[in-house]
Amino acid sequence: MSVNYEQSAADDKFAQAHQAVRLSDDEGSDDGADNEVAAPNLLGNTANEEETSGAANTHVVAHHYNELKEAGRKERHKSKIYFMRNFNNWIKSQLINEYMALIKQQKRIGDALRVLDMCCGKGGDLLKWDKAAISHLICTDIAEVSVEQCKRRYDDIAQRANKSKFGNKFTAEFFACDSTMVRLRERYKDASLQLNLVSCQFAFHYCFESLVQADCMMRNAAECLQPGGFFIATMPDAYEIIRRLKAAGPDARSFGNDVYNIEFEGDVDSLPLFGAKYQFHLEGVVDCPEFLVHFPTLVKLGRKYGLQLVRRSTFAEYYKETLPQGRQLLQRMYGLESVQPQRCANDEQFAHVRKTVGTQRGRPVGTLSKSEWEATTLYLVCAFKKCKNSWDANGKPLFEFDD
Ligand SMILES: C[S@@+](CC[C@H](N)C(=O)[O-])C[C@H]1O[C@@H](n2cnc3c(N)ncnc32)[C@H](O)[C@@H]1O
Repeated sequence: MSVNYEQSAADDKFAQAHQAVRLSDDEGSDDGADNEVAAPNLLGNTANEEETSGAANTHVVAHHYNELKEAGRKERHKSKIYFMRNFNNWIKSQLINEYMALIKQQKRIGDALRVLDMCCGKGGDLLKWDKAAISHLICTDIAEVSVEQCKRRYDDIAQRANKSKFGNKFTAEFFACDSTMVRLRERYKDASLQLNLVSCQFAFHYCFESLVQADCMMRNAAECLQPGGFFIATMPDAYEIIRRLKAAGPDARSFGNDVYNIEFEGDVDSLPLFGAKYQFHLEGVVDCPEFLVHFPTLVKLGRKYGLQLVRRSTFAEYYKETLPQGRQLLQRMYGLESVQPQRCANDEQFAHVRKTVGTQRGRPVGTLSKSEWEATTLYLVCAFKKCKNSWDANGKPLFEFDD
């Protein structure tokens, strides 16, 4: 079975394609398609779990991130993607702030605010959680080295907060595990814990290697969320990836620029729903296999676990939409490069500055290089709301979606 990842046709094709993949218990009786994939058993992983789950690449991904050295401040400044990384960080801040604000509207002062940072990496979002004044954080990632580093960063933040009268003190727990294979709640200090927000930044696409993994990861995102809580994520936009692949030429298997590259191995004319693998390279920070996320399938998986899609915006759209409230933060985070238009005269990376500035010649403009903009606009943000549920006579949840 292959799937059309082109945006215009994707939803129609999905209807056809997903009949072969059973995503929820109540769809099983449809037509009994021969090639139906069985609903996964996610309660326990057997010794040969990788064979049964199709998770052949998780070791490669874990190894890549474990080996990744964190560059010093000087090196980071010299990087070709210094501003883009800051820009991406700003996008994450905007997303976290938007949904934390919605959660806080439902709460009283002093109520607990609990967050899961799934695939937390080295703790790049710890300061964001600190600023959001949460009360408890769970951090998990497949790369043990990253989790250790994340914990050390948290210890530093907690130590500073202890010394300061105004510092926010939040508790935290850390563990390394594969969120596509392990039921996370069984690893929490308190398995009955209710979360207000689950965040998975630049990582959810790894679970689209197989249905079993995607199902497990989505359940991890959803099952401990309180009704009214949110799951927020950033991930590559498969529609945009396929659009660029097609634009690269009829036989093209790869595309990119001097900061990123995407290369497909298999037949790009018959990409599967899960396991649509490509090699992603991003200047100095990523070089490992990733998987296309078929968005209608993501939405469907979310609904299986009571998550209703409330936002899907490309980075370009989200930037435009949230810039009015986020301009100062963007400046403070150095999310754009300050460029003098007259200095761009012969620089193709900033040709867009010459075009857009018009009459304001001479004033510096905040922007990204063409290559950085092309790389960052490969991504999208999305948010899901956890719905209320009741139970049927068989103990199955009945979710009350708003739509
Ligand atoms: C691009 S990094 C993003 C890290 C962090 N969320 C951030 O925004 O800075 C992707 C992270 O996903 C983690 N990851 C990949 N596959 C995973 C899996 N199956 N389970 C848990 N973590 C995974 C990697 O180890 C890596 O830390």
